[in-house]
Amino acid sequence: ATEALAGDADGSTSADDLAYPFRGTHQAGIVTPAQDRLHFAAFDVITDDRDELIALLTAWTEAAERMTRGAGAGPIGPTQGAADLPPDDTGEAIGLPPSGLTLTFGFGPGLFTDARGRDRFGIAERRPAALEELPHFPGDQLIASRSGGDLCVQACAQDPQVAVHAIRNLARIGFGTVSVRWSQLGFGRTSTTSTSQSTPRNLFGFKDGTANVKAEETDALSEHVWVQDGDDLAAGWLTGGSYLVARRINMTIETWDRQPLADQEGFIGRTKDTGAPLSGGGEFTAPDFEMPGSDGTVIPATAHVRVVHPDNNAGARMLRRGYNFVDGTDDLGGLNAGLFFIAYVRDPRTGFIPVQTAMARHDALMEYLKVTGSALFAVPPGVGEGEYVGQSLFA
Ligand SMILES: C=CC1=C(C)c2cc3[nH]c(cc4nc(cc5[nH]c(cc1n2)c(C)c5CCC(=O)O)C(CCC(=O)O)=C4C)c(C)c3C=C
Ligand SMILES: [Fe+2]
Repeated sequence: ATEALAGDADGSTSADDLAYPFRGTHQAGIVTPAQDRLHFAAFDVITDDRDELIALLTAWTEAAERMTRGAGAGPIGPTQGAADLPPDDTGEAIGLPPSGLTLTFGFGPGLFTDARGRDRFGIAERRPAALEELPHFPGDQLIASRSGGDLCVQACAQDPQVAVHAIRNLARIGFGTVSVRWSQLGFGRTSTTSTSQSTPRNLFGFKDGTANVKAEETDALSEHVWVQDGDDLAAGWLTGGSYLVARRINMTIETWDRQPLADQEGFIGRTKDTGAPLSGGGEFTAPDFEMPGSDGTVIPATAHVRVVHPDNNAGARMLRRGYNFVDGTDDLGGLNAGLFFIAYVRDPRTGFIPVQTAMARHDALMEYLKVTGSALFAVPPGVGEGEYVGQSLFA
C-alpha cells in the first residue's frame, strides 16, 4: 500500500514541504501564517441521523490528518486499491508536498435547528447564542446559493491543487451525508496573521493586513479571537474555538481603477505606496484621526480605516484571513472579482456585527463594493489525540 503522497521526485525540500499538525489546542488555519491559496466549502447536511453525522466527522478527521501531513485521503491510496472499487484518494496530489495545508472545520446555525426549528441531531440546546444567521446589512445583495451552510471547511495551502484536492476528497467522503452548498477559490492572501509575514495587497492595490491581530499577540487573541470559558454556559463545548465570518465581497474594479490616486487613498485612509496612514509615519504608525487637513481631517471621516478602527467600535478587533478572488468576467466584460473576507472573532455580536454595520453606513469604500455571499460558523476548538473534530459538541 502506498500511504504517502508527499515527496519530491528529486528529493529537494522547499517551503511547500511544510506540514502543520492537524491536532492541537486550537484548530490550525486560524493563527497559522496565512497561506497563499484557499478553497472554502460550505455543506448542507442531508441526513437527520446523528450517528451518520458523527461518522462523517470521524472520517473527515482521519482524512484531514492524513492530507495535512501530505498523505492520501485514505489508507490505501489512489492507485493501489482493488480495480473494481473507486480509489480512496482521487490522485491529483500524487507527488505533491504537504504545501502547508490546513483544514479548519465550522458548524453553521442550521446544524442545530433546521428552517422549521426542528432539533435535527439532539444538539439544539447547545447552540451558542451568538450563532445566528448574520443580519441583513445595508448594501448586502446576497445570493442565497453563495450564503449559509450547515458545515464549512476552510482549506488553505501554498499550492491550489493541494487545497482543491482536500476539499474534493472531503466532499467525496461525505457523499450521501452532505452536499456542497457553495465553494470559493481564493488566491493572494489579503492578510498577515504573523509578524514574520510581509503585508500583501488586495485587488484595490492597497496593503491589507497591517493592523490585523497577529499570532504573536497572545493577549489580543484571548480577548478578541478565542472563545473563553464561561462566555456561553450552554455552549461550553466551544471554549478554545472561535467564530468564522465569511463575506464574499465583489469589488467594482473597473470603476475603482478610474478614481484618482488621492481619492483612492482617501477612501482607505492610507497611502497606496507604503500603506502608512495619511496622517504620516510608516506602515505600522498609529493613525492620527484628529490631525487637521485642508478640508476637515487628513484622514477623512469616511475613510475605511477610521470607520472600522477599534477606537470607533468599542475596542472591537478581529483576525482577518481573507483572499482575493477572480471568478472570470461578467456579461459586460467586467471582472467578477473581489475579496473573500474571512474573519475569526470571539463573539460576532460584539466583534463583527457593529463594525460591519458602521462600514455599511459610513464607509467610502461601500460605493465600490457589493456583498454577494455571507455565512457564520462556530469553529470548535482543536482536536485532541483520539478525538474527532467537534467531539465536545456531541459528548
Ligand atoms: C467588517 C469588517 C471589514 C470588512 C468587511 C472589510 C472589508 C474590506 N477591507 C478592505 C481593505 C482594507 N481594510 C483595512 C483594514 C481593516 N479592515 C477591517 C475590517 C473590515 N474590512 C479592519 C478591522 C481593519 C483594521 C483597522 C485598524 O485597526 O486600523 C486596510 C488597511 C490595512 C490593514 O490594517 O489591514 C485595507 C487596505 C477591502 C478592500 C475590503 C472589502 C473588499
Ligand atoms: Fe478592511
